Amino acid sequence: MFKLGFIGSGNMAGALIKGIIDSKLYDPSEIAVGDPSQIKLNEMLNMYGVGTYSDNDSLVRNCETIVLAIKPQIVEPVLKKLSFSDSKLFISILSGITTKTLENLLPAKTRVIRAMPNMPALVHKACTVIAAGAHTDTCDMQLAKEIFESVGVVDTVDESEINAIAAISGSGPAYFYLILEAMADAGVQAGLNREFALKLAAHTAIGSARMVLETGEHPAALKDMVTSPGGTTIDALYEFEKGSLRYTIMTGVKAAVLKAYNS
Ligand SMILES: NC(=O)C1=CN([C@@H]2O[C@H](COP(=O)(O)OP(=O)(O)OC[C@H]3O[C@@H](n4cnc5c(N)ncnc54)[C@H](OP(=O)(O)O)[C@@H]3O)[C@@H](O)[C@H]2O)C=CC1
Ligand SMILES: O=C(O)[C@@H]1CCC=N1
Repeated sequence: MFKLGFIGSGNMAGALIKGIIDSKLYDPSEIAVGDPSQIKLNEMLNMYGVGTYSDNDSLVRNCETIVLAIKPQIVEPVLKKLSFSDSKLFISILSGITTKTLENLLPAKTRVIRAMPNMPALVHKACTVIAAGAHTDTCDMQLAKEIFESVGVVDTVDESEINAIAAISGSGPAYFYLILEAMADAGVQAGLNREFALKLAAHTAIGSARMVLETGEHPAALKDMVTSPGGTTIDALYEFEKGSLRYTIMTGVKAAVLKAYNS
């Protein structure tokens, strides 16, 4: 019996599996993945040495805990095909799909936890939230916490918050990658080598984020510390304001929240 099985072996499953194995929470021999694509299964076997199943029903029967890591659009047909009858814990990372929907698609009383991790799991810097379903107990939540703590920080939340959280921390890495790419482009425009500009931007992002977390100061106060009177920074900020940068970010995040509610 495998300790942990993943239905779906795409980007997020891969990041979690790599993080979990690197942290030594589970040995590759304790993890399995299910995916209809033999190419993907071979990749997972070659990269991580995990067990593979082309049929999800066999995967579920052979795993104690199952992480649902498929696209939300196909969850219904995938779960309806499962025919297990023993007690299992499902941890869903699917955006926008409630534990209630999942519980209705799975055999009665199946324990379901909803989680929202993010891509930095790959480098042990994930930010994950977990929410209990109707049939889970504290042991189930403790196990989910341990799994996600092996790849970063974990908070327990009420499920009603997860769509908003997904739009901040689930999708958030993509927003920051866009900003980092734009900063590197600006560096190139100003004559810097692209790799060097990207390194400067990425380290600056890490340092700035740590300042927020470690000083507890409001970001506006930290921004003021960087903005010398009559200096260069205020000219950049003025242009960002003209381009409604903060409004644009808020509108984008709101679109992600709405999409999750419409899933
Ligand atoms: N990417 C992220 O940063 C995050 C994603 N999530 C959630 O994780 C889930 C997966 O996202 P992501 O990894 O990005 O998506 P991917 O498309 O990379 O992964 C989904 C995988 O499931 C496979 N698949 C398709 N059909 C089946 C099936 N019947 N049985 C098993 N596997 C199947 C897909 O194969 P194929 O491509 O061949 O169809 C693909 O490999 C989503 O629900 C998303 O909301 C949550 C947090 C962050
Ligand atoms: O784009 C998505 O739907 C997923 C959810 C959070 C991050 N990626």
